[in-house]
Amino acid sequence: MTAQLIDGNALARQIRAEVAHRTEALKARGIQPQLTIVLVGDDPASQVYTRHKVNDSTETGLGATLERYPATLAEAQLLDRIRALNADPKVHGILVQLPLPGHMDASKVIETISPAKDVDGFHVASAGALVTGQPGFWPCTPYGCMKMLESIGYELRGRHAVVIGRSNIVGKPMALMLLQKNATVTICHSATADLGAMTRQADVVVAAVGKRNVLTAGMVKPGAVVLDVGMNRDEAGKLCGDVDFEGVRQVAGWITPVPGGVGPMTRAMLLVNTLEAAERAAG
Ligand SMILES: NC(=O)C1=CN([C@@H]2O[C@H](COP(=O)(O)OP(=O)(O)OC[C@H]3O[C@@H](n4cnc5c(N)ncnc54)[C@H](OP(=O)(O)O)[C@@H]3O)[C@@H](O)[C@H]2O)C=CC1
Ligand SMILES: Nc1nc(=O)c2c([nH]1)NC[C@@H]1CN(c3ccc(C(=O)N[C@@H](CCC(=O)O)C(=O)O)cc3)C=[N+]21
Repeated sequence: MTAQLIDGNALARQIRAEVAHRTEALKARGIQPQLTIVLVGDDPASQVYTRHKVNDSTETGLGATLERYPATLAEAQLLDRIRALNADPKVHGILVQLPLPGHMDASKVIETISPAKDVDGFHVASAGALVTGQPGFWPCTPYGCMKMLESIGYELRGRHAVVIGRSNIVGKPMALMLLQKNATVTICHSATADLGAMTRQADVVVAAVGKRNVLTAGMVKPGAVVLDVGMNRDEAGKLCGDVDFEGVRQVAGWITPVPGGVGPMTRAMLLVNTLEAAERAAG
């Protein structure tokens, strides 16, 4: 058996087309959805990612501004800038690219963003809304994973989902979204005693660790759905996920590639959240 591929590029393209369509409707009402991305420092990967995000936005008709600051920017100045963006009615979404320079407290920075403009879904109020099932922005990566499951018509109710990783931006919100769809959810992490024993029971596995080959063929139940969030480099410098793709695809029913899987979906869901923020602001 060879797993079917869930094509993140194709699905993201479809979502961007829907965003473009809804953006047209807002523009017809005189509202220009606007995302401001704040990049502090000159981390090369962050520069590439933020450039991608600006291009995605402008291609779908959303306005996007990239604000760049030197790594030496004082935290207080960044907080002041965020407060000004919060108060600016023309700005609907604010994204502060992570990681931030070491002298900054990332959670303090994120908590300064207005929850109404928190299109990353990283604010504690956004997290609380997800926990309690109230309206709020969902973190883009797990949100994109849910869209991928939806795209294959996967019924989560009664299924066992295993999430590997428990970060605030991927693993934990992923588990909550799966739970909300009535899956039985197990969360694994670095202290999990026998990871394979957990994943072998899973109908759905989400790998969000940041280490190559965390999930290998012998750890996967035949026919399972495998979503690979990881972004790593192999010894040749090639982008790869957390999943041993060539091995696992022989066992799984569905699998996402890296690149071209969850990554493009993360970017697409940022556009969805930004549009949503503009729609809510418009009433
Ligand atoms: N595709 C996309 O759009 C995105 C991809 N990413 C990528 O996803 C990956 C995870 O990101 P993020 O959640 O921010 O990472 P973090 O480093 O914050 O979290 C990693 C998690 O993996 C767990 N872990 C570490 N080693 C093991 C192990 N051997 N077995 C089981 N669990 C383990 C950690 O456990 P513990 O809590 O015990 O330390 C932790 O919970 C990274 O590769 C990142 O680059 C991130 C965001 C978006
Ligand atoms: N405030 C904030 N929000 C984020 O969402 C955020 C962040 N900071 N910091 C960094 C991580 C990482 N992340 C990625 C998103 C998409 C791809 C992506 O599109 N990847 C492409 C490949 C891109 C390439 O070629 O390098 C793919 O998988 O096909 C990658 C990584 C968002 N993050």
